[in-house]
Formats: sequence, C-alpha cells, structure tokens
Amino acid sequence: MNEEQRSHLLHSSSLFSPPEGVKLSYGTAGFRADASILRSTVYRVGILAALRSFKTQSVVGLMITASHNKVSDNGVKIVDPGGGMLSQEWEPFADQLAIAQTPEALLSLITEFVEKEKIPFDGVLSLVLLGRDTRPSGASLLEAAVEGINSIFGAIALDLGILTTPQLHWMVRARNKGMPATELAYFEQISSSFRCLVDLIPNETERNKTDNTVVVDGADGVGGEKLEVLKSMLTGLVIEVRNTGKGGGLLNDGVGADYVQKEKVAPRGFGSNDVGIRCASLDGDADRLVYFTVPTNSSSKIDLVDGDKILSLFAVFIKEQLSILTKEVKENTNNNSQARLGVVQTAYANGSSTDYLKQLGLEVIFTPTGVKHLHEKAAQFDIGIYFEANGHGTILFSESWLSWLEARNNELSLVSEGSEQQKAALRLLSVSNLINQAVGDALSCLLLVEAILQHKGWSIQKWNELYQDLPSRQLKVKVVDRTAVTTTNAETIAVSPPGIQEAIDAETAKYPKGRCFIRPSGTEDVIRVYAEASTQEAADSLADSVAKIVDRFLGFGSSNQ
Ligand SMILES: CC(=O)N[C@H]1[C@@H](OP(=O)(O)O)O[C@H](CO)[C@@H](O)[C@@H]1O
Ligand SMILES: [Mg+2]
Repeated sequence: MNEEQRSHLLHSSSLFSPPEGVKLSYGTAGFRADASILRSTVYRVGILAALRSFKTQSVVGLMITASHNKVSDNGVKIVDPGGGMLSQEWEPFADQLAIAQTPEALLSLITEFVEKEKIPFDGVLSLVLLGRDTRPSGASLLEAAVEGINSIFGAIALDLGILTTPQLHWMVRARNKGMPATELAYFEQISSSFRCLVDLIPNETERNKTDNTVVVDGADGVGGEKLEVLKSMLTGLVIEVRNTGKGGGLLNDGVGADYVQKEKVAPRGFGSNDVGIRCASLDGDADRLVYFTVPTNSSSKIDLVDGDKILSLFAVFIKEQLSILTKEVKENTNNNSQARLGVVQTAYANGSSTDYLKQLGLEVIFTPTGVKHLHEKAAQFDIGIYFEANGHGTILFSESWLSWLEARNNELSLVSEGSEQQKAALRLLSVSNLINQAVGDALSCLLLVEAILQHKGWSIQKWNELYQDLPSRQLKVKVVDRTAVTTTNAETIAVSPPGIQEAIDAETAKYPKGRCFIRPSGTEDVIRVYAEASTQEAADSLADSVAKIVDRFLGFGSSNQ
C-alpha cells in the first residue's frame, strides 16, 4: 500500500473509534450487537469487504441485518463471491480488525494482512454490493460501511437499498456468474420456476383438494414487504401477508419465525379465526421459514411445522422425482446417473426427523450450528438438502449433476417429449432454479413448499403427519464467560469445563428417549440448552435440570467467576 493510501486510511478510520470495553466477534452470522455501538465495526467490515473483493477478483456483498434479533440490535456480515458466507479463514482477521483500538493499530493490521494474503490492488476490480433490512439504524450503518469501502482506493460500493438477506446473496452469486442480478431478475426467476412446477402437476392430483391460500406472517420486516411484490407475479397461489411492517407493528416483536418456532405460539395478528388454515412465518431478514396451524380456538398454542419438516417434504419430493427419472435411465442406457442425494442437519434437528430421513434410505450428516457448516457439507453431494430446525435451509445442486440433468432433459425431449421421465427432469430443473443456491431463502422455500403440497394434493395436516416430533425444550443460560464451554461431535458433547458432560449424561439417563446438549451461542451472550424426551413435561424438566448444571459450573455464583 502506498503512502497516500496509508494516510487516507489513517484519516478515515480516525472518524470511527471503536466502543470502549466491548469485544465483538465475527460469530455464526457476522457481528451482531446493539446498533448504537456498531458504527466502527461496520466501517471496518466495509474495509474487509473491499479487501475480500480485491483478493478474490470478484464481486462480494455486505449485508446489514440482525435477522430475528430485536429491532434495536443490528449486525453486519460479508457475502463471498459464490454467494455463501465469508470464508472462515478470514474470520480471525475480522475479529482483529474490530478490536483494533487506534487508527495506527488498524493500519498496521491491514498492512500486515495485505502482505500476508498477497492482495493485489493494481488496475483490478473491487466491487461491494450493499443491502440492509428495515431496521431504523440500517441507513446510518450503511453509510459507515460505504466509508469503510471508500477508504480503500479503487474499491466501489454499490448500495442496493432494502433487501432480504437471501436476495443479496443471490445477487452476488448471479453477478459473478455474469447473469442478470437485479431484484426484478430474482423475482422473475423464482416466480417463473414456480409456475413451471405448477404446470407439471400430474392430472390425477385432485388439485381442488388443496387449498391454494397461505397466510404469511412477515415479522414486520423486509420479508413481508418483498412478499407483497412477489405475490402479484404468481398464478395458482394466493398469499395473504400479515405483519408487513406497514401497519405500525414492531419488527420481531411477538412475530416472526424465531418467535413462532421457539415459543410455539401464534404470532401477533393470528388467532382463533385462523383455526386449521395453512400459515407460515418469516424471520426479520427472510432467510428462515416455518409453517404452523392454529389447532383450536381455545388457546394460543400452535402445531408447528418446522425446518426439519420442510426438509423432509423436500427430501420426499426430490427422491420421488429422482426415482422416476433414473428408473428410465437404468432400463435404457448405461449412463451413470445415480445422483448422490444427501441430507445435512444439526444437533437441534428433532430426533424423529432424523429417524424418518434415515428410514427413507437417505444419508444424513450432522454439522455444528451455523449455515456455513451445513452449506459446506451439502455442497459435497450431487443434491444436498440442508436445514436448521429453525427454518433456515436450501437445496444445493452440483454444477456437474445439473449439466447432466440438462443434457438428459434435452435428450428426453427429443425421444419422449411429455413422458413421465421428462417431466421429472423438468421438475428437478425447475427446483434448481426456484430454490436459492447461495443460502436459505424463506421466499423461495415458501414457493417450493406450496408447489409440492399442490403436486401431492396434501393439506398441511397431512404433511405434518410425515412423522411426529419428539417433545423438546430450548433454554438460554447467562454465564460469566460462555467461551468456557467447548464442544465436539457436531456440538453434542461438551469437552470443557471438565465434568460438565458427565453431569449432563447422568441427568439425561433418567429420561426415556432423553437427549440433551449444551453449546455457547454464536449470536448471543448465552449458553443454549436443548433437551428432548418422550413427553413435554420430561423435556421441560430435563432442560431445567441441565440449565441448573450449567449455572452451577459457570454461572455468576460459580467458582469460575
Ligand atoms: C439454536 C438456534 O436456533 N441457533 C441459531 C442462532 O445461532 P446461535 O449460535 O445458536 O446463537 O442464529 C444463527 C444465525 O441466524 C442460526 O444459524 C442458528 O441456528
Ligand atoms: Mg435470519
């Protein structure tokens, strides 16, 4: 870096001092905190994004959101060129940047890093696409990000305004593939592939049996707003959006997928008038989706249809279409077409869902929490389906398998246009266009769920009966230092503090079908406890006892203080 660049950086960073006494880290979803302390962090992530773009010689993204967290929080994360999360190798550098106390310290970190990573600056591209959710703090944080990007000579910031997180991921990926990357292109792609799937519904399906109306809770955030636009482009589906953010409701306040999934109650605006109706809920940045029904008008409790069940529905459909397609291939050619279909879950997946998926004959793999881990594993299959129980997930198709599928479809359209096999090929191609290949996307998942339910002629109740969830309970425990807990085996076993896993095991053994694990949250300053057992009372009691164990080992009254 030349002298001019160095002094520009020193000056620019002197306007963004880090908050005192706060140590933020680039967790499962980037940096997140109370919005009032985030300006310097966001500025620095702007610098990081510009460097990432120079390094990869590609377009990257920067998203300002705190997803399902409360409206006064905000956050920032980088989207890598492929549309996925920032490479994990760069996360430690993000942490160091965020805590550098002075402009000089910041400059020396950057200089060192640029040399170590051999980041090229001369005459090459650096473009960062920026998006933000509807939080009021978003506009000023976005300015800080732009300042950060502009502090690196040659880097260009392009503000795309208010977007869902998955839209930004999609646009970064599309742009790097040389495809149209506008919001309109996004809406057109997902609405037209939905239409293809609906057009391919078998005639024998009693279409009228499925109600084609779904009522969606928009969490009073960006998802509700975007769904209003998308719904006008759809045929064959009626979407009623509530909690759009326009009616004065507060973002994520008693609404949204996280609330619905964790509390298992109906969001604001849903109740006794909705008994039996198919309802869905998005989170604050529309990268999570859950479904639910209100079973009776006597309580606010709901029947939750979570991410595990969305995964199962997708798996059933994909497996079915693959078997139609490859049956033909096996009979007529030697083509090595057998797609490797795999499923990726985390320890939060309901035990019944895993049993069900294994019964279907699928390969099920577990990873630690956080999309980046799931995504990476799913990408190793020809078709990899991943979901977190909370409703974040997608289906990834490998490039090589998609090329095979396209060729096969062309072949079939010549020799047996309109055959069952060709329809299966077309359906799989449509799924690959509909479903976001970059990241979990509530809007595209909603359309895929709706298309599959129509295809199968299933009600939400029928779908929910694929298997019955084991009762579960999740709790959070505040501790002195959550980093004292380290885990292994996809987070199912606590390695430290010593003795805690033995205590958890002893407690779990008391409960039939008991399963319990703890882990430090990557987005909140808490230890999470998850328990499953044969009855709700037992799951509650197991979670409670283990929360007490956590408190005994690590709480404010413990000797670790
Ligand atoms: C139990 C749970 O729901 N954890 C969530 C939550 O992470 P934590 O690391 O548990 O705070 O937020 C992540 C980002 O949205 C999401 O990927 C993850 O699944
Ligand atoms: Mg989210």
